[in-house]
Amino acid sequence: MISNETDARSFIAGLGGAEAIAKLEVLAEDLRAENARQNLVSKGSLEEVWVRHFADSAQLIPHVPRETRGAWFDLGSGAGFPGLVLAILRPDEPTVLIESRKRRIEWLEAMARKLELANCEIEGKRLELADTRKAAVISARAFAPLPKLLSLSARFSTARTHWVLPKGRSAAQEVEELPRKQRKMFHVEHSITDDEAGIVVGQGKVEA
Ligand SMILES: C[S@@+](CC[C@H](N)C(=O)[O-])C[C@H]1O[C@@H](n2cnc3c(N)ncnc32)[C@H](O)[C@@H]1O
Repeated sequence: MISNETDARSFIAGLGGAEAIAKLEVLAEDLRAENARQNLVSKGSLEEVWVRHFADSAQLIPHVPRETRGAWFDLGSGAGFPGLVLAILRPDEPTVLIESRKRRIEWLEAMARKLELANCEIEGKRLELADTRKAAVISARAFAPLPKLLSLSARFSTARTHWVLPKGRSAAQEVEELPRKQRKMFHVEHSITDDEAGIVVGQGKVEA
């Protein structure tokens, strides 16, 4: 379990090295400043930004096979979690952040520019209006209940698509309540930043 800021930094350093840490320092500072202007994340979570947002996002990476190539779609990225963290930690792979709220889109675009994330594309529109493209990986944190999430994102999936969906305490129950065919695609992994939370992990094409 990662329970403090020091452990969270070490975990991330192991995944992305000094360059990633430096970029995340900038993100942490700017997030604090921007959060005073718009409500991006809960105030309390800023006290533990490395655990609650950075490591919580980064922990998705080991659930995707290392050899996976292609675009990682993050749905409803909000302040950039997990999307911006993934783009920082996987600089050679494309990351597409889909977000519909104007001020959040502006924030994401500004950070992608400032952090020189050439691999990061911000798709500033509702997911329902985004062009259909094939995703190698789909993530979404605090975006929608699982059935809605799957039906909205089904058209981006192929038989090879990996799904990594942080789902908090409801993870097992949300999987249990899926129709049988979808239920068989997914299992739940433990979060390493919150011992009561789960991550819904799976692979395959979801039929709309
Ligand atoms: C609760 S926030 C979570 C943000 C971020 N993933 C996180 O965990 O910190 C959900 C985000 O999804 C965005 N959103 C909601 N419905 C959407 C849709 N249909 N298309 C794109 N973005 C959407 C909201 O604007 C919001 O920023």
